[in-house]
Amino acid sequence: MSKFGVMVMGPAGAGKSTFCASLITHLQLNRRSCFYVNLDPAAESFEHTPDLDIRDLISVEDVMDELKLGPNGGLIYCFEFLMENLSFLEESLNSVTEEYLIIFDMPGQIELYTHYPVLPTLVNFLRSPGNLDIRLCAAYLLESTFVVDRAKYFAGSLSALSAMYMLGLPHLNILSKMDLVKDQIRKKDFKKFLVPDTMLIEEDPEEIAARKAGIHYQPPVESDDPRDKDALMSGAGFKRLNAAVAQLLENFSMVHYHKLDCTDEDSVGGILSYIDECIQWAEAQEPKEIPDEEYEDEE
Ligand SMILES: Nc1nc2c(ncn2[C@@H]2O[C@H](COP(=O)(O)OP(=O)(O)OP(=O)(O)O)[C@@H](O)[C@H]2O)c(=O)[nH]1
Ligand SMILES: [Mg+2]
Repeated sequence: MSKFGVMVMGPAGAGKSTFCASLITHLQLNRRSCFYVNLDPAAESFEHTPDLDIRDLISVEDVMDELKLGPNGGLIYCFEFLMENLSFLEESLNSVTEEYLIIFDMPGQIELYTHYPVLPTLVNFLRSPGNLDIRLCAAYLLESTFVVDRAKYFAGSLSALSAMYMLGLPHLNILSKMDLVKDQIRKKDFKKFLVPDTMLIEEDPEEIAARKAGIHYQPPVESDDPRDKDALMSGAGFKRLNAAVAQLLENFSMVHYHKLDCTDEDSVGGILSYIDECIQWAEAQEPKEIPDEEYEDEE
């Protein structure tokens, strides 16, 4: 019996837990079953109570108190502890059947997705036919407001690429919180952000804004002098670095984004259809009989 799941990942505050909550509401409205797993040991509250919660095994707060670790060290300790106690996941997930979508709500510490080896081990355990045998995909969220600052947008895209390579899962990249930008950027203009492209780095958003407002634009003086603090974030060296990152992303051409607005049910449903396609959920479902009472109601 196969199991199906999505791991919701991305940097801190990207909207992961909000997306999990909207996805659960959408699944419930469409009479689909889901199993919500919180894997963030520092999480505080949830719209939907998790069916399985890492905090019942270990919480960052306890680790910080007892081992005198900071929040990031505490999180890493919690994940290492989880790896030593995988039976905690196995016991609950073993009985989940194929009609369920298992939703893993992940923490926002970026090191988990870039270089720390604990997630690949967890993913292997969840997918391995000898263990839980979950058909898993990744939903990597990045805030759509990042597109306004090209350096942030490309750095975020690089972290998405890194997660793709590190985990080797079918991967969906998602620009979240679209409601925050839809009044500022027209739909037509937003299209270019769905695939990172070197042309975007050539554009200076401040210059475009000034041009639109009919104001004369004076570009910042470029300098490579390491003693000049401003030069680090706006100088020629920084521009060259961003151009190189943009070129790298374009060369790999593996990152492209889907848009998500959690305030719009159709948008959440759209992302769910991509998830279903990635893990081929529909193919594994048995045709369902309509229970008698429901059939009578419709008449
Ligand atoms: N406007 C808007 N705000 C959102 C959306 N999704 C999340 N937020 C807000 O963004 C903030 C962070 O959302 P969370 O869902 O907690 O983000 P997260 O990625 O789970 O955060 P961590 O678990 O701390 O990494 C909250 O204040 C949310 O209300 C969205 O689609 N639109
Ligand atoms: Mg969260």
